[in-house]
Amino acid sequence: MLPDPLKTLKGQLIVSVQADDGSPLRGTPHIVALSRAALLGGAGGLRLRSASDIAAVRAVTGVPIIGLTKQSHLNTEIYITATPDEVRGVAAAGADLVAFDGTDLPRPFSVAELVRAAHDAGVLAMADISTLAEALSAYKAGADIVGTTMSGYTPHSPQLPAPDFELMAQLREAGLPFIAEGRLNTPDLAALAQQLGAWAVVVGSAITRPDHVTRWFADALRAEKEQH
Ligand SMILES: CC(=O)N[C@H](C=O)[C@@H](O)[C@H](O)[C@H](O)COP(=O)(O)O
Repeated sequence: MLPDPLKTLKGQLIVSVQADDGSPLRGTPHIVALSRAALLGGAGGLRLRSASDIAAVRAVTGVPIIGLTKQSHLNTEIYITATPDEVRGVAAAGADLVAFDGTDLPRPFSVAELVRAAHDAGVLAMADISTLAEALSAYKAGADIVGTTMSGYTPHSPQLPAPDFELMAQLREAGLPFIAEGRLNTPDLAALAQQLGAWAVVVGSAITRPDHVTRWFADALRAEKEQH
């Protein structure tokens, strides 16, 4: 059995509440409102970007929060929580788990260094990976859980329009616990991830990025028009 707060998250829907730069929903009051709406709908956990969003949402809920930062760094493609300082900032803001890039991309700090920073700050370490090999290394480096978050976002992982169910099956086969994340855009897809053994399931865009969801519908209508 994994440690608390992962125990609390078992079988739960975790809603990722993040707004992209340039989105009209980027702003802590919007993130708090979206988080409260997700909680009303039955979310058992939240995944949030930035210390200010985490602190503001922490003030209104006790559910487990997975926190991260997103920012670019010189000489690396890595943008999810890339440094021990960022790990500490997310932990201090009130997150229970810190999510960080756990891929093989060139990186300023090793996965082990980020894990250590999380544990020293008293929070759990979630490695966002894109392959089975990265998951194995992350567990070797001390990560408490891995997420399939980065599949499709590294050059060496399959570039799928759908969730990476193959990776989930591999993780299950290898006996590695995982949180399913990435393009789980319908309730059926989320349920399938759970069936494939996901410890918990993260859904973001389909719930909290109305601009993306609108684009899915608009594109479908345009494609239909072009065919007739
Ligand atoms: C790759 C990357 O940067 N993913 C980010 C990680 O925090 C978020 O932008 C995603 O929304 C999240 O992973 C949930 O995925 P989806 O929005 O597809 O349900």
